[in-house]
Amino acid sequence: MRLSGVELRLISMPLVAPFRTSFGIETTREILLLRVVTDEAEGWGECVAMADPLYSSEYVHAAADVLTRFLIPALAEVPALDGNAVAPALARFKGHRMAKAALETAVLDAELRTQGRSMARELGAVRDRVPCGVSVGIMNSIGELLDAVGGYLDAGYLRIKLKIEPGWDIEPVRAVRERFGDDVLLQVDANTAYTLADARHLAGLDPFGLLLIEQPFDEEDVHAHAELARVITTPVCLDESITSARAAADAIRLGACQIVNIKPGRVGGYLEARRIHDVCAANGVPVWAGGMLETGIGRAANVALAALPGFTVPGDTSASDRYYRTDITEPFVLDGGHLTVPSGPGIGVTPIPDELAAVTVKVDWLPL
Ligand SMILES: CC(=O)N[C@@H](Cc1ccc2ccccc2c1)C(=O)O
Ligand SMILES: [Mg+2]
Repeated sequence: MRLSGVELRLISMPLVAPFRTSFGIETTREILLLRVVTDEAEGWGECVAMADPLYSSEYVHAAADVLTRFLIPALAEVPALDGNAVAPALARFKGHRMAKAALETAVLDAELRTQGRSMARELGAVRDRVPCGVSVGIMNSIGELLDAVGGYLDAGYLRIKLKIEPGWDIEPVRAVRERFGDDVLLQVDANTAYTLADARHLAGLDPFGLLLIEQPFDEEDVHAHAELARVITTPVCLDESITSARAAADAIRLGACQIVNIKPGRVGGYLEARRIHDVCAANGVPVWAGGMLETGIGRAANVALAALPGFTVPGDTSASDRYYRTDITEPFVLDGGHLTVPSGPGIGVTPIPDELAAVTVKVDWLPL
């Protein structure tokens, strides 16, 4: 394919409810979308970076800048552009994995649409629907939390994940167990809010039979997670720390994680995400698909990834209405706790022009 240009589109999506984590509270999701135009087809990619560098060092306007000044121009020089050619062409630029992931996904989407192949087929999906969990934010009271959890269980979600932070951890877990019983699949995500000094406190979660505790410590403190895994019985899962297949192999070898949350944006794209899946599968480490409050564009590709064989625990691929009243694509609707894997060419969805226009803040066209 030959690249004729890339559209960078900034959209602003109001959340159905504020979403609070240990690193802050979100009421609106600012998202950068890429539309790659080639001589054969167009492709879409969603950058999962937040507006502020709170989850990781990336943020929306930095992604737009690095794409505009470095990453997109680097693709103009690629003679035979396809999904596999993107990461090598961008490798000389350090970091910016979420920006790189959005660009690679858009090129891969265009290539697959040209070939009439689905992302699921390309990645090696073995299922046509995936079991879905839901991520529940930190709430103002235990009562409010229990109402939210009850609503999600009524909606059919097969797994509940609670955001935790110091001061909001054991009590909410205990309350959910007491109200909804021991059979509900339940896990927690600390988004790096604790340190090894909290290990004994975190062992207080062990009696509640959690599936996992996700990323309790700093992204770079892999050893501390291995230490923690030796003193608690709850399996340790990593998210922010797993930035590549190599990082996954190192963390597994160090005993720092028994489960991995895979997010294509965090690791530079769906092709690296598949490599992480393969490394984990080779080591008997279950994986699940994390979420970054994606629109249907990112959600479609995440659901395809979640259909790979090693994704054996429900992920955060929730329905569109978990976050948005109106999605910019046909909404993903929970059916018996599952989402259907898109089967059309490429990511299998495209934005609905009127919905996209309604949330668009800024559009830039970068000709090549
Ligand atoms: C679904 C879920 O819990 N996602 C991330 C955290 C997260 C939380 C809030 C966010 C707000 C805006 C953009 C990305 C965000 C990601 C996680 O697993 O750690
Ligand atoms: Mg997480």
